[in-house]
Amino acid sequence: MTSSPAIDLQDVTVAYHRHLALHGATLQLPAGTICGVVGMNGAGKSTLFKAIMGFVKPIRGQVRIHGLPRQQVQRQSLVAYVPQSEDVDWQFPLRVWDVVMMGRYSRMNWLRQPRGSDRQRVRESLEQVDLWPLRQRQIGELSGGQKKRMFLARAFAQEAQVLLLDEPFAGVDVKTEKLMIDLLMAEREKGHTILISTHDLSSITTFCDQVVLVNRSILAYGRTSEVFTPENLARAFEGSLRIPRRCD
Ligand SMILES: Nc1ncnc2c1ncn2[C@@H]1O[C@H](COP(=O)(O)OP(=O)(O)OP(=O)(O)O)[C@@H](O)[C@H]1O
Repeated sequence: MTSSPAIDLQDVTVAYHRHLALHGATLQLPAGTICGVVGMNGAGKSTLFKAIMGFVKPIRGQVRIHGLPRQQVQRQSLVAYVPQSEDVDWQFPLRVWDVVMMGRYSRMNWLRQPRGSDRQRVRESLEQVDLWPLRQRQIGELSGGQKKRMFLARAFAQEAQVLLLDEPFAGVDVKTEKLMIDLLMAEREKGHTILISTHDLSSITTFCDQVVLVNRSILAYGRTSEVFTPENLARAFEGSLRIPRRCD
């Protein structure tokens, strides 16, 4: 990979029809970090992720991943996305195996015929998240925590450089959360970059090296010890948050 920032946003502005969801977002994150994305409901966290994924087209500004523009990032499948559970049609007739295999699509020909190496990588990814025994299950038959782990396995199968996780710990028990955090820390060791949006502020200081505070724009970003302060949190939550006594 290049020496450019893993994630580089310059003045990114996104609107849905006439509604401005994210305004002038500028951000650089180094590779090999875990970064918490924090803000109120509707602050623009998912929109930030969608802009990085190329799911929404900014009306202004640019996004680069490891110095590369959107088309190249998508061609090389550099970014993986773990969506919020509500964004998925769980009745769709897909097995866990099929979803995780989707992480390999960018490496297949147009017929999408998996090779032995694709099947092997899918197996390893399912084993990593402890879902190998459930590989034949229809996706709607999984529990909340199993659904999150399935998408994490898809991201691992994709071998992406950047992982975006939208509320991965919502509705997940403590044991599953710990398993997921351990797996994400292992990804960081490989030099991969992980962005996690979360409402659980107490966990941020335990595993996030960096924090991004969002309130319709990027209010602050950088090292957790410098950015995750009561003053910044008060700005991000417009005073509606009960501030913990110590944040570092
Ligand atoms: N597809 C859409 N069409 C119109 N407006 C949208 C759309 N998606 C999001 N918005 C609006 O854009 C703003 C930012 O939404 P976004 O989902 O990015 O916030 P969020 O910080 O992820 O919120 P939450 O924590 O509730 O998931 C909100 O005002 C939301 O209502």
